[in-house]
Amino acid sequence: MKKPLLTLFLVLYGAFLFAQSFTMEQITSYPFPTELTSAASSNRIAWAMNEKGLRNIYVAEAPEFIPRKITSFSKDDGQEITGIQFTSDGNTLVFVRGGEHGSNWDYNVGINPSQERLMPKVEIWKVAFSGGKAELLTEGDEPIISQDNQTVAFIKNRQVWTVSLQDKSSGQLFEIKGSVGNLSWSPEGTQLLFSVNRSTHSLIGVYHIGNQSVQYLSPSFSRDSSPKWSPDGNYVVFVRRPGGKPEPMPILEQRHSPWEIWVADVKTGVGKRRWKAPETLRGSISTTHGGANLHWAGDNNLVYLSYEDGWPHLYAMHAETGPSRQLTKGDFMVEHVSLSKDKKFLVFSANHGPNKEDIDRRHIGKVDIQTAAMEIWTNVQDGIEAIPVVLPDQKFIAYFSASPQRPMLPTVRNTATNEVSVIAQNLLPVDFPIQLVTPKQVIFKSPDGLNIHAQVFEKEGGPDKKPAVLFVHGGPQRQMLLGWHYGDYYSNTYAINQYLAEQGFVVLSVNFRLGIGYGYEFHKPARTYWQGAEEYLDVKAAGEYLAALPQVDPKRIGIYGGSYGGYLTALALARDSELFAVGVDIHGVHELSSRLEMPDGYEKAPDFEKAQRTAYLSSPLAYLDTWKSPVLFIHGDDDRNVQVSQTTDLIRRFEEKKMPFEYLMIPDDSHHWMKYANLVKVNQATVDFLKKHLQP
Ligand SMILES: CSCC[C@H](NC=O)C(=O)N[C@@H](C)C(=O)O
Repeated sequence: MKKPLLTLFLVLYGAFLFAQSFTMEQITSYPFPTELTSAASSNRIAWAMNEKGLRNIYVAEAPEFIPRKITSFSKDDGQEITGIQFTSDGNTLVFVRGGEHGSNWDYNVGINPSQERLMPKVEIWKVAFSGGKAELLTEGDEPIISQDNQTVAFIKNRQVWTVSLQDKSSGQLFEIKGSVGNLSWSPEGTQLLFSVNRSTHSLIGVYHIGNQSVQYLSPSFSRDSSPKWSPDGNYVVFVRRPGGKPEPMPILEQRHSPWEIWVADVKTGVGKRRWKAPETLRGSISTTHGGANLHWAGDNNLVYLSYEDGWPHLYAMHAETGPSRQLTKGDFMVEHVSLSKDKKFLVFSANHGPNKEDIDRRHIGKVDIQTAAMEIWTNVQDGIEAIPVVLPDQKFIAYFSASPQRPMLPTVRNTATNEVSVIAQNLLPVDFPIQLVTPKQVIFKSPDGLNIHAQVFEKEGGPDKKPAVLFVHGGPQRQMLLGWHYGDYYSNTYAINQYLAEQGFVVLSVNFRLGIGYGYEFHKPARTYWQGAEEYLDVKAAGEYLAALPQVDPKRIGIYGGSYGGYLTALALARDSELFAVGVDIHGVHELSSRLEMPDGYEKAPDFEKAQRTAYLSSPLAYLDTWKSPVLFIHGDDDRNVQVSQTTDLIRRFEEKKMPFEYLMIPDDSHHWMKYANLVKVNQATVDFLKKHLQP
């Protein structure tokens, strides 16, 4: 082909590639799986699938694992499915429909984003594995099925109730003061283990079905939690933390958060301390997924997760005596821990693998409790795998897998043959875009010397100078990855970032300090949030990283984020409008001082006044006079993670200062856009506002 013709072809092909296009709704339309569980006695799995707001239960079974939908909820009504579990014979599933279980408060209160005439309730349902009509059992939450498949114990109005799986008759099992949770039947089914929160302290109790009596295990003035039965049902292991309110300590100093592991004899009710965490900052109880991840494993081993060596790792010790043994080791985090059916090994997610970039991915790991022999499996070169469960035939491990192009889907690995089956790929909409960019790992230094990981999304080609958008995640204990995310909130923001890249933006997603996956000191740094907001250093450094890229127009850099990311978006626009030209603040936090309001006469911490000043200076409210960039505020008014008042009050100040802003109020929806139509509306408003001001 002659040179001019070749040049013309390449220019046209480049323009074609750059012009590839899909809508925000198309990239949002992926099905999202949650609540993966397996039966105890047959190689059956079940999960909840959210298909454009229609949430249903799917099942699959060895050896083919062909997906089958067994419920038929057909409205985008915001009613989530949680708590999926099989009866012990694997023939029936029980599940919860309704509520907002990702909330910080009122998680088991009905939610109504579709404005149904009557407020939807939180309800417990059953459905046959073989399919057929799902049946409502009762109003309630946190169900646990008895081993004889006859009875479901559950929580209603913070108390314990039961319902018959046969005739649906139900009643309150017993009544005690406080808020009850953590239900589990004893191995032989004659006792029900629970925890009860009484605000200043919490207790572990056992209800004896036979004589209808309540027994407390080692009652104290502490906060006891996470109870687990021994396999023989004679003992219970639990976590003990201090109760009550301490003497006011310096607010701006970090300190150890103590915790212990106790074992109680159910016959006598007497407990003994089995282990005390090292009294170091790293020895504090982990706040990563599952906390202590306490399990009673085989050979009378207790297993737990601790941050004590600087990374969230698994440990084991004999239930009665002897030292604890570290099972997983290395500069990586263990997350989403699950015990095998024979209680001899654990499976988990880990940001660890054969490639150095795996620190910004997840892969499935297995560790033998007796020998500590560990292996890490990876699917495909740049794949992401998370949230594993072991099937009864323990060669099958089920989990969720994704890639930079494909969203999360249920997957089963046969560990004997290493055959991997991705399930339900047919549920991806036919017009779901597959030509997505592969995010690139970048690492830059914060002004105080931290290595900050980030992902850059950029489509090849296009003009010499492109606009850019910085995405700031929430949590903040989160980690954005080099592919579709295992969490629904961040799977959605990954979709937004892909759309923005396709529209011609250079997108950077910054993993600022306070995030997980990079060790204890990165996850728990000093002087952050209302104690100094030093995590903002990483956000500003990310903006400056973008501005320094040769292909970025430094005058056209936007920022967006939700929740904690909304807080940092507001802080960026307030403090650095000359760097961030526009922003979208989604259910952000803006006022940080009220947590330090104390009535006169109350004991105050020695650094109380300094802490109050620090909290004010850490909040966007302190910098409204320098907030010049356009902003879009978005908040749902049934938000149960960040009070909607955080946005209504900031908007009131904007109005009184006659500062320009745009807003989108989503009535009756929460922090997680339970109604798909609202999710699409928020996504579209976000990208339209950024495009309007940055002109890609
Ligand atoms: C500390 S402000 C609350 C932020 C909020 N955290 C939990 O509710 C948040 O960021 N929520 C989402 C986005 C998340 O947990 O990732």
